[in-house]
This record gives sequence, C-alpha cells and structure tokens, in this order.
Amino acid sequence: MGRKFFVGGNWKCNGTIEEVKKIISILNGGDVPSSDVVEVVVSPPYVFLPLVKSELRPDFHVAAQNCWVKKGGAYTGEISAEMLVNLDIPWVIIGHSERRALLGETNEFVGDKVAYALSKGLKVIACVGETLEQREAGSTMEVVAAQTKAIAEKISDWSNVVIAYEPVWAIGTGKVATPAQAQEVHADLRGWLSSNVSAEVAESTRILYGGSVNGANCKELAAQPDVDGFLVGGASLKPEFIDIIKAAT
Ligand SMILES: CCCS(=O)(=O)CCC(=O)O
Repeated sequence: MGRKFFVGGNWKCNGTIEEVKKIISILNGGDVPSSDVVEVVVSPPYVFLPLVKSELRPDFHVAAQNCWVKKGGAYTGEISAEMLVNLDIPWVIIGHSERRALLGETNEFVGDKVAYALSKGLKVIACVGETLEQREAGSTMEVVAAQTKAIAEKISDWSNVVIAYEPVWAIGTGKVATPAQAQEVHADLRGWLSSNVSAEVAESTRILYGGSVNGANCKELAAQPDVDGFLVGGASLKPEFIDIIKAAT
C-alpha cells in the first residue's frame, strides 16, 4: 500500500482574524483531490486554533505549531498537549528548527515531547533538518539521524508520526533544496528507519519536505520517490497552497 500524500501548511504569521478567515475561505473553496489521495493539515497560531477548527472544511485538519509538556508541574504559558486534546485538535508540529535554535530545544527534549504528545492521543509532525554550516561540513545525515534517533529512542508506535525534513537554510529564505537534494536526504532517512527501527516503519512513515515550497517547485519535488508531501510556510497563506495540494501524487 502506498503512503498517502500529506500537505501541511504552517501559518507562521502575525495574522489577524480577518486574514485567517480569508485563508479559510480560500481553502474551503479549493478544488483539491479527495482525502483518500491527500491528507491536508493546516497549522495556525495557537489563538486561532478554535476558529480554524470550527470553520475549516471537514476534509482538512488542524495542527498546533507546538505543545508544551508538563515538566515539574509548570507550563510556559503555551498550549499543552492536554489542552489540544480538549480542543479536539488532532495534530501538533514538534521540533521545528526555530524552536531548536531560538529556544534551545535539544534532540532529547524533542524526543520527550513527541512521546508525550503521542501518549495523549495527538498525531505528530516531527521536524528534523540541518543548518547550512552542517550541510557545508558534510554532516547533514549525521545531524538528521541523531535527531531521528532521539525520537526513536522514546517511542515504539510510529503510526501517528510524520517526519518533516527541513533544511534550515531553506526556511523562509526563498532558497529551496533541489529535488535531488531532498530525495537524497529522504532516502537516507528512510534507510535509517529501516536499519534502526523496522522495514515496516520505514515503508509506512511519511517523510515531508519543508523549505520554500511553492506552486512552481512542488510538482518536481513531489515526483521524488521518497518525498511524501510537504510542510509549507509562506505559500500556505496564499491561494497557491491549493496548487501545492494538487501536486499530490
Ligand atoms: C519542516 C518545516 C518547514 S516550515 O513549516 O518552517 C515552512 C518552511 C518555509 O518557510 O518554507
């Protein structure tokens, strides 16, 4: 059985209710393949989660951009896994590079958060990826394997995990990995899963590409055998997000 194509939209915006409602309207009017062909999940800033959940078309789903885990009884004021469950928000993005770089989220902490979110019944988009310096040093796969290992050490059930490979140097920069670069890392990552987790997990786990995906480059990226979809930034706030969903193969 093939892996269902997955398109996530990460609405990293300082938006207003009016802007969010406009995006919802664009999505609700979009002519896209059925949910049997492509799984669509959009991730607004926390404050808009209930609004998007209530107004978004039923064949699209909602994710939070992070969740906090109860550590020593304190929350950071962000949204917790338990609150997402209470709000009936099924997905959460964990380990985004901006949190790793700016908030010091370590590989182990990301692994703990993935395990905790899964334990509460959430589905997780787990982000991994290297910086430009790490790529130029030739350590891309070493970095991505270590990030994935930290997750693999904390979970046993991968059925609710999607991995998003984000070359940090392509996020919000307009630089995009070439299809060959994306395919190489995705294939190596799938090989790592096969060797270190299981052939079944390697075969069934969707690996998304994220980093300046747009309506112009999505088709060629989607044609790569180990690219199972996208986690889209800026373009997910625009009508071209419908075109990216249509790139589903
Ligand atoms: C894997 C995360 C990708 S993302 O959500 O940061 C969007 C990347 C972009 O800005 O194009």
